[in-house]
Amino acid sequence: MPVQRVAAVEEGSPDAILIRRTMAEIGSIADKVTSYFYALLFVRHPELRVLFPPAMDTQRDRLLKALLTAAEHLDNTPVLVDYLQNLGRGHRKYGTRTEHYPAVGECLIGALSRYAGNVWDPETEAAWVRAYTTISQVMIDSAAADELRSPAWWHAEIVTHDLRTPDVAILTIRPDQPYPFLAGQYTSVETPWWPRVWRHYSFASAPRSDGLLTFHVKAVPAGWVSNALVHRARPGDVVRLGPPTGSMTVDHTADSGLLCLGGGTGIAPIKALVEDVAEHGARRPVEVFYGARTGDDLYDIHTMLRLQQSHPWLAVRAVIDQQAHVQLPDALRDYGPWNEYDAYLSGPPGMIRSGIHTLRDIGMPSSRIRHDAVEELLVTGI
Ligand SMILES: NC(=O)C1=CN([C@@H]2O[C@H](COP(=O)(O)OP(=O)(O)OC[C@H]3O[C@@H](n4cnc5c(N)ncnc54)[C@H](O)[C@@H]3O)[C@@H](O)[C@H]2O)C=CC1
Repeated sequence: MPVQRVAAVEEGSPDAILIRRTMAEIGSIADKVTSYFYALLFVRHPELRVLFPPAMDTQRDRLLKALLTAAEHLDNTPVLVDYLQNLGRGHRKYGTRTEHYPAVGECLIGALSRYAGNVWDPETEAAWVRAYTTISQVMIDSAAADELRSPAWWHAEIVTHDLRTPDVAILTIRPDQPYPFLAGQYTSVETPWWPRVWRHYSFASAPRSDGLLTFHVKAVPAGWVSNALVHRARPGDVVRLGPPTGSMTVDHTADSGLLCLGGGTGIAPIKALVEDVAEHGARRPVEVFYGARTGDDLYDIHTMLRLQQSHPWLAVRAVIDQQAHVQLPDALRDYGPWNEYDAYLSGPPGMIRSGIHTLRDIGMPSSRIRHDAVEELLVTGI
């Protein structure tokens, strides 16, 4: 039987198609494009260099990831606007100002036109100019609106530093001004030892009446910020915090149960969610699966078991890897049914991916599965 050839149809608006073509063209040489972009930016606008960390390794990846996300969602306006508004707010802590945006746009287009030469033409350039103008305007507007209600960053003093394992510490810190956030969210932290290097950490407690915040930090190999926070930071040291962000939060108008998976330090926001449910009158079932490589790595199991003792609606189960024979998400299959639950996944990117896969496999719709963006997690805690 003859094989029928069907021409691939590119979907989306004309601008989205042109932008995706550029992205496909540069996909394999993304590193070169980003290096060239920053070289152009710092040669043409040397005054912008101080906004970036002294070593640019992870920063380089971030730009391209932000662009890819924006390009990917060009036709999905609500998702794009939400993402860019967060990005605009988050950029205030770097000292980004309105007049910096055109400089970045001009260098971005300079780098793309050089490396996407095969597909670059006047229409493609016009599509990028339109997209960048929209992207930057949303970011500028959201930063301006945020300026009226919040500081660009907060100073926060370390109050307690509790080393739970050789490489995990629980830190309690006191912000210098009120810090409103929701359980399940995360923030960015800069230490005094690595200026302008920011890393994400989830809040490990629901908002407290004393205004203190807690974080669980694991020192990871080559992780400047995490090693400084675990091995160097002491009570009295002062860090900087960016604004809270993230949407892994509880809808208190619903009464569905919460199915929570916390892998390693990923238990931190899960603990915050449990406290949040405890504080909001209506009792709903919460099932926590807490995964770790070994029993010793379950550094916060006692807190979780204490919570279980005080709350009859809460069940906590520890899942030890047994040298990778058991994967945390597999444990879900032995319990359930989960039809009346929303899932909350927090942990390493591999766990989140396999958790989503298992949940979809047992019939949970994507709309009921919550987790932080895996791209963000790739630079979490490093
Ligand atoms: N909001 C969030 O999602 C948060 C994420 N994290 C992330 O959690 C991670 C914690 O690191 P560690 O404590 O070293 O965790 P880890 O690498 O020791 O993993 C913890 C547990 O997660 C499960 N797991 C890991 N990889 C898996 C995979 N591919 N498939 C299925 N299950 C898997 C296993 O049960 C493992 O014992 C970091 O990557 C950190 O960035 C930490 C805090 C909050």
